[in-house]
Amino acid sequence: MAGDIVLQTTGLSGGYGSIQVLFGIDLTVRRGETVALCGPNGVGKSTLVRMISGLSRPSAGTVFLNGLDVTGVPGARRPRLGMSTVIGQQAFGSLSVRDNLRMHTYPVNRTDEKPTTSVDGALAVFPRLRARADQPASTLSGGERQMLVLAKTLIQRPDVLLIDEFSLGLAPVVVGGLLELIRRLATAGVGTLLIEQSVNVAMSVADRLLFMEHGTIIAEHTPAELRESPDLARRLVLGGHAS
Ligand SMILES: Nc1ncnc2c1ncn2[C@@H]1O[C@H](COP(=O)(O)OP(=O)(O)OP(=O)(O)O)[C@@H](O)[C@H]1O
Repeated sequence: MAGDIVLQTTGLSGGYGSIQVLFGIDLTVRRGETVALCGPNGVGKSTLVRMISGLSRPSAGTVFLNGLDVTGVPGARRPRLGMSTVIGQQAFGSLSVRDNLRMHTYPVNRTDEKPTTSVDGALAVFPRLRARADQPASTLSGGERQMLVLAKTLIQRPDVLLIDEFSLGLAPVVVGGLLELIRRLATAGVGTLLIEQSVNVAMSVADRLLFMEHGTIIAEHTPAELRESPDLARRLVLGGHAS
C-alpha cells in the first residue's frame, strides 16, 4: 500500500543549454508506489529522470527526497540519501558480476542504517546471474546486464528507484521477471518512477501512469481508468490532447 511521499518535484524546468525541454514538472511518488512516465519520443522523459537523479541540473524547481531538498546534491551522493538510478545497463565490463555487486556494498553507508541486502542475497534473486557470478560483466547478455543493474538496487535498498526504460529489446520472459522484481521492491516500500514506452507494460506494474507531451505532464491515469477506455491510452501515447 502506498504511503508517505518519498519523491516530489515542484516546478522542475530545464534542458540543454538554451533549449528548454521541461516546463514546470510537479509530481509525487509515495512509499511503495510505482509511477510510470509514458509519452512519445522526445517529450522529455529521460531528461526528467536525469534531473531528478542529479545527473543534470534543473534551471528552476525543486526535488525533494523524503522531504529533504536535494536539488543541489550531486547525483553520486544521492544513493546514500536513498535514491538509486537505473539508466542504461551500466556495469564495469572487466569485473565479474560478483565484484560489480560488491562495489555497491561500500559507498552506500546509509545514514539511517537501513539493513542492506548482501551480494549473495541479491544473487539469490537472479539465478541466471548467480550462475554467471564469476564471469566478466562484459560477457552478459542485454537482459542479464539489466538484471545486474537491478540487483545493484537490491543492495542499495533505496527509498526511491528511478528507472529509464529497461524493457526495450528484451524478451518478454525477461521483462516479466524484472517487473516481478519491481513489484517485490514496491511491497518492501520502495517508491519507483519508471519510464516505459509500452503502456501495456506500464499498466501491468504501475499504480499510476503520467503522460508527457512537450515537456509537461498532460494527463494522469490509473491502469483501471485506462482499461475502461482503451482509446484514451492510445491517444495519449500518440501525442493527442486527451486528458
Ligand atoms: N544532450 C542533449 N543535448 C541537446 N538536446 C538533447 C540532449 N538530450 C536530449 N535532448 C533533446 O531533449 C528533448 C527531450 O529528450 P529526452 O531524451 O528527454 O526525451 P524522451 O521523452 O526520453 O525520448 P525517448 O522516448 O525517445 O527516449 C529531445 O528533443 C532531445 O533531442
